[in-house]
Amino acid sequence: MSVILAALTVAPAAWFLYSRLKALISSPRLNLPYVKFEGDNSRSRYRTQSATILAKGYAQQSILTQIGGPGITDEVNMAARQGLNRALDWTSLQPYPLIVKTFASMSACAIIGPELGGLESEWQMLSMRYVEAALSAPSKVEAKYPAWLYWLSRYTNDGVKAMWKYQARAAELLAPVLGARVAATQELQAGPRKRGGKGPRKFEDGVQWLYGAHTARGNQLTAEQLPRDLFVIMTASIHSTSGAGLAILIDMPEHPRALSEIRDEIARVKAANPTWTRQALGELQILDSFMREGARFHALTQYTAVQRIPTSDFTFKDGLTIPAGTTLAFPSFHHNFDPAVHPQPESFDTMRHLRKRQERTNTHRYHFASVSDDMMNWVAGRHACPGRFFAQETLKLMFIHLLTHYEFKHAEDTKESPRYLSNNLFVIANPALPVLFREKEVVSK
Ligand code: HEM
Repeated sequence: MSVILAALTVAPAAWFLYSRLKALISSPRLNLPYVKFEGDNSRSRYRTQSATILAKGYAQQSILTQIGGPGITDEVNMAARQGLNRALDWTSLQPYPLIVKTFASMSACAIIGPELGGLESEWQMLSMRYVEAALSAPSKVEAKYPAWLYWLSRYTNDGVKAMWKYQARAAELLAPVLGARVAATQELQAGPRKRGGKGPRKFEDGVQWLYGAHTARGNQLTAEQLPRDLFVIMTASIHSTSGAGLAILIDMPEHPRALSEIRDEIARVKAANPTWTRQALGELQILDSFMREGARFHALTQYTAVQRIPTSDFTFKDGLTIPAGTTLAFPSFHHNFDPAVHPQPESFDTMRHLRKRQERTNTHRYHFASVSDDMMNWVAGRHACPGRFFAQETLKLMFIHLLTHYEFKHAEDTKESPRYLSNNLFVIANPALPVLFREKEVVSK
């Protein structure tokens, strides 16, 4: 009897233990590198110096740090130069299309590598058309079909059909790119192992990173899946970053003193750094502070930094219940203009964020790309924008080129034109506003 009793007690416990162990062994785990301090790696350092190790960890793990990585800076920089190069003498331009094209080309270089980059490349055309269709097709499908018939749109709706077509062609273009990453990884794994089982990777770009991320989860990244992943990144990044670029361009002529300080800073940092590495870009602190102040004033996400829908009823501690399915939006605006958070919030203070960095001795906060409690523009937590550092670096590279080679100003007759527009849930820089450009060499001729 006691044997049966013991078996009845032990069996469920053993089964429970076995199932937990099995789940632990078989569940896919991310293969993230262990980041530690150089030299003294004692506990006490983690108590006070974690920020530095977080920054270091980020630098090791993100695809978006590839700017400044070996071989990529030149190409990304080149893309900025090619995209923005024009011989101009106070010519009026609507700069938005140019910024979009330049950013798309820079991200193609950093994410796919230089193989498919280039301003007029087929990849460029496909990705931009895909994003266009992806942004316009869903509302048309929603208006025309009941939810249970959405699947039909793939065969009947022009926008959705185009998305599938671009995806299929992109898969053909990307197959050799992916093949090269797979072969290089296998070669690395077969070769003599260094640094605890890992040698230097041949490719440092987004495709390599996606390949690693899929493999770590036990999935095989196929040439069909790759464009889907890349197009999601492009859809999230192209217009958000280009819009931020246009906003900075529109703000700059309104602040000539800051503009001249930024130009001096670029020259100073350039003189000390032969290449625009990530670190060198980080030294452009006045430019950074200017960019962040613009984002405080009129971020894309000024009205709705965070949108969420609870999937089940949620009750706060004070009893407030948000029913499932309610759409919630947290506006940035009130936070960005709260005098308790930003003293004298109505003033466009170009040095505000640089001062904060200096005063509060935390150099990792208050950057353009920082997630911090004084701004919600990038959201926070696990869904905070993962591309914010990439946006920061690409925008800086663009403005280095623009400010080094061009002067720009607003035309007299556009003084009254709106600089910013409310567009549904977003605030956007006015894409129809022309800006006057003059090439600097033209001045000295
Ligand atoms: C100035 C430019 C940008 C702005 C203002 C911006 C803003 C945002 C915001 C506010 C979110 C959070 C949305 C939410 O959870 O409610 C987000 C998410 C995201 N962003 Fe960005 N973004 C920018 C550039 C980029 C770039 C360059 C990339 C990629 C290269 C990117 C990729 C993504 C992705 C993949 C997500 C979804 C993250 C998740 O849900 O976990 N973004 N972005």
